[in-house]
Amino acid sequence: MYHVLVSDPISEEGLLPLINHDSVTCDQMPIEAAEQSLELYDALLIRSGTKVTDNLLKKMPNLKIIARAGVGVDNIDIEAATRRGVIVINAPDGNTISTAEHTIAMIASLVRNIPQATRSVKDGIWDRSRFTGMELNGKTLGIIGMGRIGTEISKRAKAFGIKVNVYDPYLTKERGEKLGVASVSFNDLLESSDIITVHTPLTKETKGLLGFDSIPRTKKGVWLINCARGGIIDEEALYHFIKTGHVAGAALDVFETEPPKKNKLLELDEVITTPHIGASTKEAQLNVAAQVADEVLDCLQGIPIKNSINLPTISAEIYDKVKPFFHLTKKMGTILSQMVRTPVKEIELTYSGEVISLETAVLTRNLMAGFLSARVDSPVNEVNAPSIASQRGIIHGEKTGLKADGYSNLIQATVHGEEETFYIRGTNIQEYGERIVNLNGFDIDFYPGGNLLYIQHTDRPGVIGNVGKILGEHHINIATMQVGRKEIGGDAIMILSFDEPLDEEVILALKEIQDLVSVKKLEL
Ligand SMILES: NC(=O)C1=CN([C@@H]2O[C@H](COP(=O)(O)OP(=O)(O)OC[C@H]3O[C@@H](n4cnc5c(N)ncnc54)[C@H](O)[C@@H]3O)[C@@H](O)[C@H]2O)C=CC1
Ligand SMILES: O=C(O)CCC(=O)C(=O)O
Repeated sequence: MYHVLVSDPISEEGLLPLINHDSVTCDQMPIEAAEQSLELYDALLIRSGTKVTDNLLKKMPNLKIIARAGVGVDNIDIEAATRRGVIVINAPDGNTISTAEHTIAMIASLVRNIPQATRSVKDGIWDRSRFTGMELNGKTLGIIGMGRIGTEISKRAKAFGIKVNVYDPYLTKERGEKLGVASVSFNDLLESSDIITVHTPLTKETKGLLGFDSIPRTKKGVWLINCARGGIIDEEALYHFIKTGHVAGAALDVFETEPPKKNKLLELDEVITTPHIGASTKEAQLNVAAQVADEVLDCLQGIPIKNSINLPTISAEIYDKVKPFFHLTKKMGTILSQMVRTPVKEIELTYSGEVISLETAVLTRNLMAGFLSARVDSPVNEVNAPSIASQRGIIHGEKTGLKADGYSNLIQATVHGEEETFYIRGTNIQEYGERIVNLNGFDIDFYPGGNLLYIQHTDRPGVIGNVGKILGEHHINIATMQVGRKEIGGDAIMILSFDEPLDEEVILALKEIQDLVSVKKLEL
């Protein structure tokens, strides 16, 4: 049974696939209320209310995934989650339209004094001259950050007859042209805009982007909007420039501290606010909840994540193609770790056949996780495998170009140790499944699962018979058996599978057989 904690209000309708799933118990309560049982949870679903710190993660050793039902992940310590092997996902586009519409509503409300006028009428004051506004038609809107939300705002702004200038250092010229917006420098945007709205994430680069340095370079009477993250517009500077009359007014959905405490901006008539509700529509909340519910279910069931913050992203189309190799690579890593017991310097993956056109980085991470799991005592998965490998001085790389040996796909993983080099080859054959087809030069063909035994021996008459005899004496039934050799009378290997795990006593008895070089149980 998987335990899921939903610690912020998230649309229950959107979460239904998770709540109703047979293998899931879903608790909906704030983190503080779950304090006594935090170690239970496999998944944590949040909005912006829950702060996921390293300290919280320490109390949740079983956690596999943090799902942010929304876009911004600045309330999550991503570095700590990655180090601890916890996948972080968000719902990148479920609330785009709602946030864009809210921003447009804030702009229109701000320049027409709608909140102030509403209050005045409700207070019994009918004063029409106090609320003379500004027409949007023909004005210039500067959008900082032309991602999903910025793009939707630009489309809606054009319907008002607004000219749109954008500043986004990561926007290509072609994309800007396609979107029909003028891509300008930061300085040009500041100097040319009547209204400036920010739609970037909060990063080191964007913190205080509109502040004491930049606001003086804007037009006198500029209007500023922040429906992205508190801190992108410096609150101290904003207060100052509204007071001096340089900034005509501001619309804020977000604050440096939420809820805002003793914030001087709230005393100003020129500032209109909402309590971080850009994404608060029924539609957006249903979208983001449904998006993360599906991904969390996939993750708990071992299906690769399509949309992660700390893993390579895979499109749905690529995901379906990568899926058959996901378990294969994990098992190849697990087998390798049991075959090579000496210090390892490098793991090299070579992909050939159709698999080379896929997102192989996720497969490499997966193999690394399988390999490292047996060597470290903390959980290793595809999220933290590269960082754990580098902490241990193990480098890893990928290349293509191995001959596929008649298979449609072939993956080889080679471990370069201080004392030895060992390689394994695996493939996935349609309607036949995962197969290991070579172990360090020995052609073989077995399914990497169940209770397996690896025996290396000399190719001599009677060896296989002796193995069968010892197993028979211990009342052990052989389910399948595969042999492989390089030349007649030379080195050879056997892979046997059993219905039950073998006792250590049987392994010791087998080791007594003459001509056996190595006997290893493979645990998968
Ligand atoms: N108020 C609310 O309820 C909501 C707020 N948001 C906030 O809105 C932000 C934007 O969301 P999306 O458009 O979905 O994200 P996005 O990732 O699609 O777009 C962000 C854009 O910012 C640009 N950017 C990054 N650094 C920049 C810089 N230094 N200068 C200029 N541009 C820069 C990126 O190139 C990208 O195009 C989110 O990070 C989130 O914090 C998102 C949803 C709801
Ligand atoms: O309603 C929420 O959870 C906040 C939305 C938000 O800020 C985001 O998605 O980044």
